[in-house]
Amino acid sequence: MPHSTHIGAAAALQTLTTWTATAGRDAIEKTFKFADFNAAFGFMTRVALLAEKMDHHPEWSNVYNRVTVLLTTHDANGVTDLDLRLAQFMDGSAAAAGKH
Ligand SMILES: C[C@H](O)[C@H](O)[C@H]1CNC2=NC(N)=NC(=O)C2=N1
Repeated sequence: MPHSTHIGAAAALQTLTTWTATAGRDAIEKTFKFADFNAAFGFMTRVALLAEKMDHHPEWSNVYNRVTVLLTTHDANGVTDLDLRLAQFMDGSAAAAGKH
């Protein structure tokens, strides 16, 4: 289990202003929209490589050009610094892919 520090959804959302809190669970969510499936899957591929390196994985789904993401740390039962770091990488990666 990777070391993590619990921060909670509310604190994480102070930094992650485009994310929202999940109802009934200490987690954060965001739906990314891309130009097409190729851009969406490219984003997922870049995120997957970091997630595996971090040993910290998103709950997510993809439909065509949309990727819906939920981040929480299962081992900590809530949002940690690992979720914040992964969310910030996703925001940067989506911007580079021309999220619109
Ligand atoms: C054994 C392995 O390190 C753990 O199960 C990791 C894998 N990926 C994980 N991902 C997330 N989001 N939360 C975890 O607690 C977690 N734990």
